Order: sequence, then C-alpha cells, then structure tokens
Amino acid sequence: MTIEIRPVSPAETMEYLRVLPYANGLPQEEPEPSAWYAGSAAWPPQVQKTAEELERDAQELLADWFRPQAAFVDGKIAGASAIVSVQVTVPGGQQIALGGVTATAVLPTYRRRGLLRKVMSAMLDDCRERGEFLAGLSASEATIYGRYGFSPATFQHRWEVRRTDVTFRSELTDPGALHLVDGAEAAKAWPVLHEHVRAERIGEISPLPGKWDGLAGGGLPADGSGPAHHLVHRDATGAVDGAAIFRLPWSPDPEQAGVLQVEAFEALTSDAYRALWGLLLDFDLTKRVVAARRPVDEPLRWMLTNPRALKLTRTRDNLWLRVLDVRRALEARTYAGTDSLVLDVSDDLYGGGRWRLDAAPDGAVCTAVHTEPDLSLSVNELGSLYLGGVRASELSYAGRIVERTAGAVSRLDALLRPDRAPHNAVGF
Ligand SMILES: CC(=O)SCCNC(=O)CCNC(=O)[C@H](O)C(C)(C)COP(=O)(O)OP(=O)(O)OC[C@H]1O[C@@H](n2cnc3c(N)ncnc32)[C@H](O)[C@@H]1OP(=O)(O)O
Repeated sequence: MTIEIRPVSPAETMEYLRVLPYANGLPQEEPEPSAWYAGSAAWPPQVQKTAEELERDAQELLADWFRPQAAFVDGKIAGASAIVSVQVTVPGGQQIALGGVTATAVLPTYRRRGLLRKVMSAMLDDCRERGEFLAGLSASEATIYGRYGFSPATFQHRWEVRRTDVTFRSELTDPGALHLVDGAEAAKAWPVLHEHVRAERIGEISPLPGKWDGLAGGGLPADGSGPAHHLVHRDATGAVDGAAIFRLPWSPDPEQAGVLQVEAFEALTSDAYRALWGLLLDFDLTKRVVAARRPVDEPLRWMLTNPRALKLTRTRDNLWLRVLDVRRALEARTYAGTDSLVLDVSDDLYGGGRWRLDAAPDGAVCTAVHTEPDLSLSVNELGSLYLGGVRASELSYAGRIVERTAGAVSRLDALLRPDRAPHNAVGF
C-alpha cells in the first residue's frame, strides 16, 4: 500500500467530492440533531447532487481560497481535508489570517490508519509556510482535534422561549424602523452589516466568497423549514443597523407547529437589537421562538421581566483554535492591562518554547527566553485562552495550566479579559 499526501489537482476535484459525503459521519440522515449541527431541525438528509451541482462544487474547489489536501492510497483518494483562507478578529480589532480546516473525511474503509494525521500535518505545515499563525475549525467530534493542538475558543448557545412567557421590562421605543424586505435586498444588506460586526466582534470570521448570494434566490430548503423571511432595521438616518433571517416551518405535529426559527440575527446598536427581538418574540400566531448559534452573553434575557423564560437548550463549542506561532499570535492582540509574564508553552507538533510576554493595552512584545516560567501550559490551552473566551483560572483548576509563580494565573486572566465573550456567527 503506497500513501501519498499532496494537494488535489484541478483534474482530481471530482474524486475529492466523492469522498466528502462521508464527512461528519452522516452519509444519509440521523434521527437526532448531530452534535456538530447547531440548527434546530434534525440534520437534513443529503440529497443526491446533480451533475451540474457537482460541477459547480468542483469549480469552487479550484478557487485560490480553498486549499484541499488529500491522502492518495495506491493512487486513489482515500481521505481529504482542506484549508480555507479566512480572517479572524482578535482583541484590539486586527483581522488576522486564519487557516480554516474544513471538509474533512476519510473513507470508512481506510479509517484509523493515520491518514488524517498525515493530511493535517501537511495542512498545518502549509499554513506556517504561508505565514498563517492561527488555524481554526469547527469539530464534528470533540475527541479528534486536541491531538493536533486545537482547542475550543468560542462557544455558542441555542435557546428557546415561549411567546406567552415574554414580557419586556420596559416599553420598546425605536428611533428607527423595521422593514420586511425581499431576499435580493437582504443579500445587499448582510455583507455590509457583517463587515461592521466583524470589525468590532472578537472571534468573528470573514465570510467565504458568495456567502450571502443564496439569499437573493430565495429557494426552499430541502428540510421543509419553509421560506426565509428577511427583516432589516434602519436607524433614524435610514442606514441599516440590524437584520434577521427567520423561518416559520410548517409541521403536522402540533407541538412543533407555530415555531419561529431565527436563522441569523445581527444588530450594530442597542436600538436595533431591542427592536428586532421585540418583533420576533411577539410574532402573531406563533407559540415559540428558537434561536441557534447565539453568543453566550446574549443581552436579551436582561430585557425580560422573567429572565428564566429564555431557556438554553444547547451549549456547544464553536471555533477551535490552533496557535502555530506563539510569538506572532501574542503580539497580534492587545491586552486589558500592563504586565509581564513568562509562559512555557509546549507543542507536540512543532516543539515548545519559553516566552516573556510584555503586554499592554496597545499591544505586546513577546521574546524567547530561558528564564524560569511563571506558567506552564500547552499550545492547546493557549488556543482556548487566546480570544479571551476561556479563563486561565478555569484551565488551571482543571489541572491544565501549572502556576509556577503565585498569582500568575490571575495576572494572566487580568491581561486577557475581554469586554464581550468572543463569538463567531459565521463559520467555514
Ligand atoms: C473540521 C472538520 O471537517 S470536522 C469533520 C470531521 N470528519 C468527520 O467527522 C467524518 C467522519 N470521520 C472520519 O472521516 C474520520 O474518522 C476522521 C477524518 C475524523 C479521522 O480520520 P482517520 O484517518 O481515521 O484518523 P487517523 O487514523 O489519522 O487518526 C489519528 C488519531 O485520531 C484518533 N481519531 C480519529 N478519529 C477519531 C474519532 N472520531 N474519535 C476519536 N478519536 C479519533 C485516532 O484514534 C488516532 O489516534 P492516535 O493519534 O492516538 O493514534
């Protein structure tokens, strides 16, 4: 058996696509929503793609932002993955190149023979050669990617609320206005809105090309969840400062009928945020509102007289980060205070090192040193800490960070503390 790991050539993209239906382990359907899927419906059955759709997918694989690598066993693709070139916003607002791992699958007949390890190693090497010092992914199973140095960095909630339980604490006054618009107008509004959002939001990801193109078409999804409805909020000057996409799926099951599913929601201002939720949570003829992929620090509950009405139905990790160059990563972000700490960071794949982090609100200098460390951790813990979504004290209590200088864990937390929980509404 010969194994070759290399990029997929243009002539081989159709072969790559034949491996992909085995990604996420769900070639057909599963009765329960999978751990990976954050939506509210069961993972929809995969519909056999037409030749035209496959051809279109194959063309997309040739784009320069999509970098597929495959494991060829005896000349045929037995497993593959890809890196997409995206950006992530880090504390301080810099938008950093991130190698996004996606579309990963090994044919069931070739699993557990080290093919993913080889493909991953080639992809991470490629990121480093291109100067990408962060890699990221969304994990199908939480046990797969820790061994390559990835660790959860952002989290998301799915919640639901019964309409009859909703009373707002104060009257919602709106200096702007809400508008129902068609898909074509929504397709124009979302990219602009998202650019504003990701300039401010730590952890947000740049959209892949064509991300909102489908909105204009307005096609019905295969899972029966009904047409998308588009809502935008304009401020007093007429500028769009918020938007939501929701569906009102029909169901023969009375329990499932009358559900308003919020598929996407963004607001740049508190006025837009409150106006949009004000309408969505009091939508005539609905019984429940369900929202997925929501930030863990959703302000909505604080608008309700009964904050318990908003019930969390799922918490899951979202973006997993892998720091590929400790010095450059630590120097790319800003900090909540001024302090110096020596970090001993181990890395099974690329070798560890000791770094003195001289951090300040306007940036940091990170220097390789040989002095005694204040803290020892691995590159995994660093990935979780990097955007500020996980506290060092939590990881230390779990035995994942060793404090060598008393108080160093609290000092690191004080440096990394974010204003808002990092969040990415967009994935890849
Ligand atoms: C970012 C994304 O794309 S998420 C989608 C990931 N894809 C899927 O979940 C699709 C279904 N699964 C698969 O196709 C395969 O099982 C893969 C791609 C996850 C793993 O491929 P394999 O070639 O079997 O992995 P490989 O043999 O290189 O395993 C490397 C290590 O990971 C472990 N491992 C691999 N998959 C899993 C898993 N699902 N659960 C637990 N451990 C796993 C192996 O035991 C091995 O451990 P070791 O390093 O201690 O020996």
